[in-house]
Amino acid sequence: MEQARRVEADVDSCDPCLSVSHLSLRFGAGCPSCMAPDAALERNVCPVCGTVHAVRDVSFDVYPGEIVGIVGESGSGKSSLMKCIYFDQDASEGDVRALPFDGGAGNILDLSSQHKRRVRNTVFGMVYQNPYLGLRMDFSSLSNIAEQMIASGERRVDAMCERGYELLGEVNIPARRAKDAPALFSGGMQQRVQIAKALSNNPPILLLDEVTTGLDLSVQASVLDLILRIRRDYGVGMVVVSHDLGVIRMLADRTLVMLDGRVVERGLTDQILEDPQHPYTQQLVYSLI
Ligand SMILES: Nc1ncnc2c1ncn2[C@@H]1O[C@H](COP(=O)(O)OP(=O)(O)OP(=O)(O)O)[C@@H](O)[C@H]1O
Repeated sequence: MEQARRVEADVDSCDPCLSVSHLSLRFGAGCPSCMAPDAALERNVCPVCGTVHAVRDVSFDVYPGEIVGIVGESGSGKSSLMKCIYFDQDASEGDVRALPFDGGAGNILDLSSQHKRRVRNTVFGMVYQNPYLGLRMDFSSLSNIAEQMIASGERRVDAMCERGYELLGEVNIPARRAKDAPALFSGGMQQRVQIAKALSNNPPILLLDEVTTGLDLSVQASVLDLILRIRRDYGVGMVVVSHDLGVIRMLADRTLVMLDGRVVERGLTDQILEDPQHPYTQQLVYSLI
């Protein structure tokens, strides 16, 4: 609750809870030919040295209670961008500020590994496309939530149990299944346990990477509803990555369109859907109709 109150205060101040500036990720050393800002690459690969420019100079802000969507085809760099923000991958360059950590005073990419752990455990909640990355499949669902709470300093077993049941209830996992391991659950239920785990520390910022991909349409709809309810009830800022513009249309207030590592278009989601400017965005929007 304390975190939620802090989020409300942040809305008032109108400062972004997350600011990403000039973030880049390369696989390879780069060369003079591909390091220039307007370098001609073959998609995202340097034709001279073979360096893969997975993320190129990406900047955006997320405000408390806002959902920012990142859409693009497979290989456009969406997951790499999320991995850099969540420290799963070291960015090549960039500056990321998190208001709830230090008032946005410093670049969190420069923190020590100990402080990065703290940011991961108290500022961010992460939900991966692959639940195997976010859950311990053979621990009970309650233990998964407790593990996350322990990581952020909680030690009271009663409090962890109570919070675990509360969160599992919120994501529609019945109490009688709380002690079951996620390995025994359907894909949709596993995603809901991941979301419950990600919420367990009241993170002010949620990162959601292709969370509905591979789910049946009806299950997808229930997860999307859940995400919207979380935004309404907790006021968290979210970054939602998807290759599916339909998902982004349902969720995002503002959208960035990525292609070959770059942001090729950005704006209010409605605006992008009604009047796409970039040929790639036009193709995405027309394929929705
Ligand atoms: N370890 C790596 N070494 C070299 N290239 C990589 C590595 N990891 C990712 N890439 C490349 O970086 C680019 C961006 O990949 P990324 O996974 O971020 O794309 P994406 O938009 O999330 O696509 P998908 O949804 O299919 O994962 C791709 O060209 C990918 O091949």
